[in-house]
Amino acid sequence: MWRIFAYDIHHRWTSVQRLTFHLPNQQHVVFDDGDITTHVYLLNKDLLTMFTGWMMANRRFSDGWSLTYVEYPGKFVYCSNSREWKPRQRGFSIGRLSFAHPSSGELFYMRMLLNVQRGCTSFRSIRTVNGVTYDTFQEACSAMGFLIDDKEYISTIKEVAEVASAAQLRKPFVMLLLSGSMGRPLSVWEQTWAYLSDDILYRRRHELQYPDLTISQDDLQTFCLLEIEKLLQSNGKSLRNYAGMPVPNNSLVSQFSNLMLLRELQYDTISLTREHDANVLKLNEEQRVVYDKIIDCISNKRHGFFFVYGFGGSGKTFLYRVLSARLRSEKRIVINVASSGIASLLLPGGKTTHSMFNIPVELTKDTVCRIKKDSAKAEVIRLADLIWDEAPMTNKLAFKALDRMLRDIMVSVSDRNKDLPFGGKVVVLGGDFRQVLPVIPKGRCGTVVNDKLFVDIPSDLIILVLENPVEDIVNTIYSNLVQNFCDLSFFQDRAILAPTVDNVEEINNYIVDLLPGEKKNYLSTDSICGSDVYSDVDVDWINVEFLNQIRCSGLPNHSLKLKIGVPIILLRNIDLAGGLCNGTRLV
Ligand SMILES: Nc1ncnc2c1ncn2[C@@H]1O[C@H](COP(=O)(O)OP(=O)(O)OP(=O)(O)O)[C@@H](O)[C@H]1O
Repeated sequence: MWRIFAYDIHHRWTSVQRLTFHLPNQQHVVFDDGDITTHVYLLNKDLLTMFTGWMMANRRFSDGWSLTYVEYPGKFVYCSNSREWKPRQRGFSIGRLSFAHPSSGELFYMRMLLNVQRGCTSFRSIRTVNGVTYDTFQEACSAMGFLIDDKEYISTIKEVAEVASAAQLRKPFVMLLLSGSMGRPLSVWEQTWAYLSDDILYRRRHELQYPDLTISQDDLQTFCLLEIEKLLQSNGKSLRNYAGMPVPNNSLVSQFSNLMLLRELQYDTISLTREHDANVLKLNEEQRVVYDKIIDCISNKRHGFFFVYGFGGSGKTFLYRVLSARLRSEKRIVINVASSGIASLLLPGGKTTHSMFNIPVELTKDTVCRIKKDSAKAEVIRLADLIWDEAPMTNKLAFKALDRMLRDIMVSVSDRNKDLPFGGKVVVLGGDFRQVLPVIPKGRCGTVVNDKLFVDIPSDLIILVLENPVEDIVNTIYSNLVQNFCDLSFFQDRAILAPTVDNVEEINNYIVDLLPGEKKNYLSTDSICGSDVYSDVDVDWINVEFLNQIRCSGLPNHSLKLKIGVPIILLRNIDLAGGLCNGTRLV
């Protein structure tokens, strides 16, 4: 029988007797199948029992040995009462594997393997490829040939090392970790650590005023890993999240573990006081009422839950800025979050709700935020008050998950907090419900489009087309483009919105041709994931050329033609702490 372990409140792996009672959703579990202990991260307990049941069934019925997990429901039925799979008597059913993001680590790799491995009877057997059992799912994927070659990353780091400092090099290395781009991060680290740590000895000599200082290779690696850990932690991750990556020794990490707290307390109080004193006088009557109520609540240590509702441009963000400046100038901690990355950049020290509170993307009514009670983040949250902008954009289940987490964390401050909304914290939600489009359930074109709602655009807002519409719109919006494009604020203040990707491309090409300088063509490297070729879908037509032709919103074209000075927009959250998120505009 399985022995099941769960993370207990002291963050030790403890054996648990009954799965049902001890595994809330979104929990780490460890299975010990007699030989090798496997850490698995599963989405919820129903999926978990169904999944382990599949392996148990493979021990009983040989009929399923030729089937992958997804194919299993075709020939077997899962009985939720007895929690076991039985041979199917009639009918047919299609299986589906839940999505796993590359950043979920071992879960992601296990999911890849489940597309091809058949008749598995244990986690060990999922990790076994051609008779060799690998320690991690990632290594097994690598043996299967599913992972891309990391040579490109290694040679890029070495090449960039000729012109960039080691501190600059560590940032792209961390971005590669955060985006889950590297097939085998450990191998990239082993081959590039000397470049990534090139500044450490110099810095230590300088800090200690000891020019003859020597540092062993092991210590250099440790110091470098600590720098990487700091960058990861500012994005809510740790080296521990990357299977195989070395983790610097615990006592050293703990020196930095409260980096988040240190950062929150490091604001320049003098300039914030100045900013607050100047702006608080500008608050209008309504803003002032809200400001006074919230400050009163925080100053008197009362709990309070507010919703700041106002239409676009009515000064909500301005109010949050004044509140944040006031509280931070008094060395209080304010967590500023927004539902989207780009909205979070408008708030001082803003983060996205998902990254700050580890809210999973897939939400259910039982979802909990994965923050350990004794973690650095929990400590910051315990001391903080919260401002959440663009709240109407967020699923209510995310608020429920946050509410549960805050009650849980705040119990250590006072037992009474477990019965208070958001654990007794002062929480300010804000946003504008009018900025959320109305949803007509199962609406068809006829019910959604109402011709009576068409708006007449005043003639002074319409651009007259003389000959070429693209030329006319570009000349109107970006007048004297060639003279002005080097001025950074020029593109900051204006944008052209277009309804289709074809329009966007037409305008982009026109502008890039217009600007002086050499045009460079950047190509994406698309490839087919090895684990997909085994699926039932006829994949002959899904080849690299097909992928290269895909043009849709949210995905950059295969070929990007750029010149120096051309504005670009980021489509991924790469480094939120550094301001690089979906929607950030760069030149
Ligand atoms: N009391 C004020 N005094 C001076 N300027 C203000 C004041 N309130 C708001 N503003 C300015 O008005 C503009 C719009 O305000 P703000 O961005 O705060 O609105 P908002 O309600 O957050 O809008 P949205 O819902 O679109 O995010 C900003 O330039 C802001 O600086």
